[in-house]
Amino acid sequence: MPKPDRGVHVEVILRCRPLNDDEKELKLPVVISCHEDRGEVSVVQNTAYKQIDKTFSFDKVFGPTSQQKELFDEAISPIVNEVLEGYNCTIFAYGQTGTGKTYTMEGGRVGVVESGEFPRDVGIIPRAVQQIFDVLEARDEDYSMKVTFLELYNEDIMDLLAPDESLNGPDDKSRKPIALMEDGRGGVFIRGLEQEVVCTADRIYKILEKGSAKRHTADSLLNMQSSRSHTIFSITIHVKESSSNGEELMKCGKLNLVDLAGSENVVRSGAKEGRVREAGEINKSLLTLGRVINALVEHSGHVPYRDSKLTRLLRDSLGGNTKTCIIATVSPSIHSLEETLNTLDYAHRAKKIKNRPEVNQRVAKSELIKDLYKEIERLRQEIYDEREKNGIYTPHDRFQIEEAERKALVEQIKNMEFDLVFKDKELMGLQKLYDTQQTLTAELSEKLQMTQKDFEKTQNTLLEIEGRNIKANATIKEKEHLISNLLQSEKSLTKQASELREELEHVASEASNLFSKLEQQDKLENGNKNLVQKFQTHLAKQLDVLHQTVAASVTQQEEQLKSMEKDFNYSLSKKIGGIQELTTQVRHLKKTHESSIKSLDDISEELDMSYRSAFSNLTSEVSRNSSALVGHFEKKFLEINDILDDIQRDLFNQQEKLAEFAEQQRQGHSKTLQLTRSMSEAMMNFFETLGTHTSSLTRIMEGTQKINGQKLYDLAKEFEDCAAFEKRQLLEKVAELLDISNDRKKNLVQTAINSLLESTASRTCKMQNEMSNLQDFSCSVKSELTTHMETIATNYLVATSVMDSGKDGFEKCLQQCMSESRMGVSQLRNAQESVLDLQKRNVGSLDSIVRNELETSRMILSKASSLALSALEETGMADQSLLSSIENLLKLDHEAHKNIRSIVVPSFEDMKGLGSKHYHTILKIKEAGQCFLDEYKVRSSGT
Ligand SMILES: Nc1ncnc2c1ncn2[C@@H]1O[C@H](COP(=O)(O)OP(=O)(O)OP(=O)(O)O)[C@@H](O)[C@H]1O
Repeated sequence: MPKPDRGVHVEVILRCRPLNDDEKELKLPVVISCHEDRGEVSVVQNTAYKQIDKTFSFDKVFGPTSQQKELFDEAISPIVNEVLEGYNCTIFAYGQTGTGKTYTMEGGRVGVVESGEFPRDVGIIPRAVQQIFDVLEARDEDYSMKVTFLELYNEDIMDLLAPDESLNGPDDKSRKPIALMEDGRGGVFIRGLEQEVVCTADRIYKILEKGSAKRHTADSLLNMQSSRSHTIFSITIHVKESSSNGEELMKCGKLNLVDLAGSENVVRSGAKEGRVREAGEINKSLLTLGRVINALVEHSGHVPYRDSKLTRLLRDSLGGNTKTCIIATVSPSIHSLEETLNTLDYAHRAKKIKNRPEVNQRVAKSELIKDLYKEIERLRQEIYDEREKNGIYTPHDRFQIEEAERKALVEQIKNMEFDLVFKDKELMGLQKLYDTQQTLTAELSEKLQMTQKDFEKTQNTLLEIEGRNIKANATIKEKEHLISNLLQSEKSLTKQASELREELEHVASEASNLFSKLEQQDKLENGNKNLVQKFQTHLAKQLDVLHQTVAASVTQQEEQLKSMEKDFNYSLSKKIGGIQELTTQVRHLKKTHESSIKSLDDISEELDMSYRSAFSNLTSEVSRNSSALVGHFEKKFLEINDILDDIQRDLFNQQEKLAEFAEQQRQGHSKTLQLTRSMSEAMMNFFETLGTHTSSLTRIMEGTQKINGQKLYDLAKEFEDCAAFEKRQLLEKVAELLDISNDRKKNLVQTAINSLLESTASRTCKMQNEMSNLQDFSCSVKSELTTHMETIATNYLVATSVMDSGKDGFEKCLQQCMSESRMGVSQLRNAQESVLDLQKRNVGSLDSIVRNELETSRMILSKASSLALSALEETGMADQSLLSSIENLLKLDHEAHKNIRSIVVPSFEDMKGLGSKHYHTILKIKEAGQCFLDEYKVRSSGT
């Protein structure tokens, strides 16, 4: 039956430190969140490139705000108690450099402990020590306590408690590593490791401080005081117990506190040169630790404890009978994310390791004393051998182990020597390479300097050439510019002259066209005026005739009405005489007369109706004719208006074109003038420079002349001196001859000098003359040019003024045309208004006449009817007596009736005549209108 697995998982605690000052300053994001209550740690990072969201669970989690005391009380204190119960316990601190391993294990200095309370940053070790002492003291136990403090650096074990004289400093190469040995019982021991027996906590704090100071530390990129070694601080406690049989037993417990080196990789830590090996060795221990953990987790047969000293030393703590706790430390910042994830993985895996903790067996005090005696004996022998120089006594089995280790060391040294030779060769090769590189670099720098000098020279020459080139280009450009300016001005002058000629011709033709059009317009206007005048006279005549006719008819009517009145008066007087007679007779005739009077009334009403209809027809006819005439007039007026508007628009257009043309002309002229001016200025400048050159030439000539004269004078003088000297030398003997000869020579020279002077003077004079001629010529040319320019300018001004005056005249003419056409329009409008007025007045007068006529007829008729009624009344009264005088009355009535008829009938006829006359007059007016229209049509088709 298989044994039940009594294994206990390795306890894994995670501690996350707060952001340090640098990280806060850089404002690095926090990617770790600790859930202490759930014992979970989450890693969250969401960027465009990476998305991480992982959660790890551990036995305990301490976040960035957790305190040292908190961690100790919750996680470490129970382990310390286990140690006091006789267990072996190990606490590892594992994590990236700078994440707080040393802070957690050791923390700050203990200093003075007041009322049993440590400063807040004191770590696990001092607190554990304090707890052990407190418990033991509290139990009043008989105990002994030993501490060891070793460092594992580059796979070498160093004793941090070794006496100071053997050390020259933390990085002293002379520091001797101490050997790790098999104890023959499957365990290991470190030979010569100092074990300090301690009685007080303070002593341990001091030992801890001293040992920590000796640790191998070196600057690295990640942590200025980065621990690059693993340290193991061990406390072994022996507590005396009494067995039931009174035998004294010793209870033993051991606490290993392991501060591992930084877990980060070599490259990232920035380790260089010599430290590469160091990192490799550190990693060797850590890698082996990882492999051991993996093997234990995966339960693989072979666990590679022997591959590193760290794992050999801590074999019991990993999968052995030790109680183990791993404190994984991490940083919260994004900067350490990768390493944090590695640490979390590592720690998470380590959680699966199972140990089988066992309480150490109690050892009898006598056995312990025996062992101690053996140890004392061994040590004494060692000291003795050392003194005698006869070697050291070693038991046989120990000797064999040591021999094997010695051989391994020799082998290792050989290998290292071989490595050293190889490295030396490599170094030599590298040195050579470095030397050649250096010479090459020196050569190259020399060449570079020379090339730079050459380059600078070339640059200077290039700059000079460039300067010269720029100057030459500038001169060429100036000359080219001058030539092109002259050519262009010549060309533009000729071109502008031809353009001007063409434009003038064009303007002249356009002006003649305009004038002819204006003449035609004038003619048309005159014809229109005559036509309108004719029409007016014709209309006036017709209207006169109409007025006369109406006036004649009115007088006729008046006469007829007067005669009618006379007749009525006559018949009335006659009737008054016969009324008395007739009154009686009329009564009898009443009934007969009633019917006849009624019929008379009917006839008169009919007459009235016919009158009314005839008059209304007449009025409507007249008004229709007049309105037709007015409409016709209005139409014509509108047409004429349109024509006039067209003319006005044409005239405006012409005016604008003319103004534009004049402006163009002016601009062209001014350009020409400017060009001519610039040309004349250039010419002036040219002549001025010519003049200055000429004067300087003259000065040079004068100077030359002076110098020549001076030289000739000097020559003559020299010659004279020479001659005098010769003369003196030849003495008086040849005085005469010499005098003659001298005189002759003198004369000759004088004449030659004179002729030379003369010729020079004449040539200079000629030159001066030439120069003055040239100057005169240039002056004359200049003055000619000036006058020419002035004439051009005056011509231009004259042409411009002529143009302006022509334009003004044309504008005036146009304005006159326009005002005349406006006058024509207003006259036409007046004519139309007068015709309309006339028509209104005619219609009104005709209407009033007809209405008067109608009224008088109605009055006559009413009078007649009233008379008839009175007569009827009288006849009614003279009913009986009227019968006799009926015949007379009938006769009288017949006569009156006849008279009335004789008045009414001619008046009707007159009225008819008046109507027909009116009709004829209107026909004539229509004819006149038609005639006007026809004539106008003819005119408009003509234009
Ligand atoms: N929990 C924490 N609270 C406050 N400060 C901390 C904490 N953890 C670490 N620190 C600080 O961080 C710095 C680095 O810590 P420490 O030296 O202990 O890191 P380390 O992991 O031991 O590094 P190395 O592996 O290089 O030795 C120290 O200044 C320390 O005071």
